Amino acid sequence: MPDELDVLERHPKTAKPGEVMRPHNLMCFGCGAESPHGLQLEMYAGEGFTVEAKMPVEQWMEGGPGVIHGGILSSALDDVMGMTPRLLGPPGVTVHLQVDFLQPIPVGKTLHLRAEILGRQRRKIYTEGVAHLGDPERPVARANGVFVTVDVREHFAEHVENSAKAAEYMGGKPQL
Ligand SMILES: CCCCCCCCCC(=O)SCCNC(=O)CCNC(=O)[C@H](O)C(C)(C)COP(=O)(O)OP(=O)(O)OC[C@H]1O[C@@H](n2cnc3c(N)ncnc32)[C@H](O)[C@@H]1OP(=O)(O)O
Repeated sequence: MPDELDVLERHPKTAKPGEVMRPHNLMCFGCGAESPHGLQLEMYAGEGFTVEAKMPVEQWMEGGPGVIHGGILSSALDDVMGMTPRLLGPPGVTVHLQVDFLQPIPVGKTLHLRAEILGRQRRKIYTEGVAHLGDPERPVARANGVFVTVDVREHFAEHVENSAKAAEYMGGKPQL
């Protein structure tokens, strides 16, 4: 993370601590409520510059026998960290993601996910994510992610018609 950082300020219209945050997109693999094969994470704004979510670790998420697949865990961390830019204003997309897998995560448990903004420099937002199974003192994974803010209408202009919900976005009710 660079030394020279911008001052962080919560956007006046972002969710207040304890409130549910709007999904990135209804079809988002991480948080989209209409993504049929997605994680369907419900995210809550926390205090300061934090976002939290809980995810039941289900059978279909298995990687090694009886434990979560690392890619599913990475996706969940990516998506929770990827919600933090919204606390400041425009959304951001991942440009860098690093995950440390600390402990196997059993199927049947509930994963607690928490992301926090560490700093911002221009469009770059530096974040960390932590996952635990109920005891915050015993993390099972840690992550760092860098997100770059984008103008969603420009950034997704060429791709939105590929979305299963394109008609809705094109019809003037964008969830981007
Ligand atoms: C509705 C919102 C949707 C949000 C969905 C979130 C879902 C969850 C998160 C995701 O999974 S997002 C999906 C995966 N990510 C992508 O598809 C992003 C692909 N990358 C891009 O499209 C472009 O790289 C991007 C638009 C982000 C940036 O290109 P630009 O031409 O606009 O900007 P530029 O390349 O000048 O980079 C802006 C700053 O970011 C920095 N940067 C770019 N890539 C970087 C990198 N990999 N690591 C660190 N910094 C990086 C870059 O150095 C620069 O820093 P400075 O301000 O200091 O000049």
